[in-house]
Amino acid sequence: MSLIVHDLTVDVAARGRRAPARPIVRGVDLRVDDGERVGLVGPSGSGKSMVSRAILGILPPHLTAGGSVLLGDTQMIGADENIAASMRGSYTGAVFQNPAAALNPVRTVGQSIALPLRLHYELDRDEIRERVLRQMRAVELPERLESAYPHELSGGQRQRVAIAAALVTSPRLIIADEPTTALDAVVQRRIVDLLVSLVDDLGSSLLFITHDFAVLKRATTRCYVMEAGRIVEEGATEALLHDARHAVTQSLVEAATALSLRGGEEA
Ligand SMILES: Nc1ncnc2c1ncn2[C@@H]1O[C@H](COP(=O)(O)OP(=O)(O)OP(=O)(O)O)[C@@H](O)[C@H]1O
Repeated sequence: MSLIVHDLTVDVAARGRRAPARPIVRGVDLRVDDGERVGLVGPSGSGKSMVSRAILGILPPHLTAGGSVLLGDTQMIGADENIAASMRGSYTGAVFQNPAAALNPVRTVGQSIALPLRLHYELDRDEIRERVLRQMRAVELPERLESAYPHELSGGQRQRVAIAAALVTSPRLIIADEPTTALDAVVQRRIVDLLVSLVDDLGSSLLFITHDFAVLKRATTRCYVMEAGRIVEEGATEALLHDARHAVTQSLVEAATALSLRGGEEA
């Protein structure tokens, strides 16, 4: 499913005269075509997460979005909450940074993966269990973990559960917001490669948000670079890695190269 973002703004709402409205995201244009894997990269605080939340219609209550976000044919900005929720449930899947926080501690692995199916589809128990087990195999989680709780899992396993839950409804667009930041380098690479192969198997689109160009190189073909709430550069990921024009892009590429050199790996 295509995503077309045009002139997106996010503001902190004014709170009286002493706290006027404060802009966080300004005039963001980006698109992800059907089946395309695109990156959104930028330093900490540049506004990446606010863009992803505005796309999904899940901004914190005191923030407001303007402009246009088209998910397929559906306008998400200003959409009725029922429509936005149904788009989120049926057509998009989201994987966020901290799976320990994203997973409900009192839900088992099986229950967490089953939840989107229970909420958005009318399936019987056996069908749900079959889909859950199939999804666990897809993310390489052993079946015995179906009844485990998040605190019994490693960080990598938790992120596999989060990916399984995000992809169990076969969403047409997956938004991954720093999904591997909390993981060590080897686990990080495995999770990124897994996510990419699952997205490609589904034929879905991916918007991958990160500050790390080494990750973008594995996951995306094209990316947008953000600084201070605006897009400052865009292009093919490989081209940006070798010929970045903007200082922010150059420093993110250098940081990724330095990190990977320290780890003895190619960026
Ligand atoms: N709930 C909030 N209320 C007000 N301002 C916020 C809120 N969340 C984030 N901000 C501000 O919005 C700006 C963009 O934050 P955002 O989280 O989108 O950045 P980011 O690029 O995703 O950073 P990181 O890589 O560290 O996650 C920052 O200046 C931040 O302080």
